[in-house]
Amino acid sequence: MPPIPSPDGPAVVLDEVHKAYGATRAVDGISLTVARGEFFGLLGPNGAGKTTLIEIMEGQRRADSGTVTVLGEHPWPRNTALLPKLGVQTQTSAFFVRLTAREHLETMAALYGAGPDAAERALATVGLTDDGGTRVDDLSGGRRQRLAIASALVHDPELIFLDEPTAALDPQARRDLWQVLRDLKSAGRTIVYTTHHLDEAEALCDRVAIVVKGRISALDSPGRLIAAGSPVTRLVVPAGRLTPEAARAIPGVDRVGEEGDGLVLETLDSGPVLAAVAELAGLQGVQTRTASLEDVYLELTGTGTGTPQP
Ligand SMILES: Nc1ncnc2c1ncn2[C@@H]1O[C@H](COP(=O)(O)OP(=O)(O)OP(=O)(O)O)[C@@H](O)[C@H]1O
Repeated sequence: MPPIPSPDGPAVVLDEVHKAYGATRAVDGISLTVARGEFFGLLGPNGAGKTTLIEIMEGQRRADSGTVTVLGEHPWPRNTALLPKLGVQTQTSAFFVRLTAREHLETMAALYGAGPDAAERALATVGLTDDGGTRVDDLSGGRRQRLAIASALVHDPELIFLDEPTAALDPQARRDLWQVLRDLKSAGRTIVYTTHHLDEAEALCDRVAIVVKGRISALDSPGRLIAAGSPVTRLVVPAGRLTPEAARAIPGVDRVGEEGDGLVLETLDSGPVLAAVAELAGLQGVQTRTASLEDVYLELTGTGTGTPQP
């Protein structure tokens, strides 16, 4: 048995973790460390193994092999000493729907043995104080999602696992939730987070691991991943202004693709290409995009962007 790190060591240490379901290698040799206070993102396509990995960290699933250390302890076999230190986002289907939001949280707090003001504090943290008296059934999707996060926080855990908390939220609700998550980080919580929204990961996460087929393809801060990725600039020219042939003929254009109705010109030398586009098609409505985490992600997961043609 490897030595257990001290309680003020990293929040999570995974070493060569494997988990298969029959012939499916859901987690295929993952090693990573999450520091205390870190906002750590797990990204990857559907079926990449993110939920399985989170469940292993939470102690809900047993790894086939490898070592899992969470807050200095082994989460499996089910470690009851660890549970109060972990915040696990409740699925909205697990709510006490006939209760009000406040009563739901008071019930959760009582189950955890949290203090009398825990429910009110959790409501305030996620900006739900004014909805405390609303029945869970009557809350909007965005507010239910906040309640799910409040349920994960009510007992003041050290480490919070959030699995796609902003899925199914409208853009405004998503942005509002970002602020809640930023505040949690500022308060020193460690957050392990999965999302399919790359902009979200770029905006929130200190580091992200991009998981593909149960393995880590890349692990670093979004900024460093972007800097190390493609230095390509994309110019998006509205439809009907430039033919693909004319675009390909511009010196410095490496690839031309289509996106919606427009043309996407990829270049390593955007200045002269922009000047040529200005001359041929005018610049009105032309957009310039430098690399984002999404580009790095698409590159690593092999899903490609637009339909570039050489
Ligand atoms: N209980 C299970 N029994 C059998 N196969 C499973 C089980 N849970 C997950 N899998 C399979 O393991 C692989 C990884 O699934 P997992 O849910 O961990 O991926 P994910 O990255 O969280 O995907 P998503 O983004 O869709 O939630 C998939 O091929 C999935 O079908």
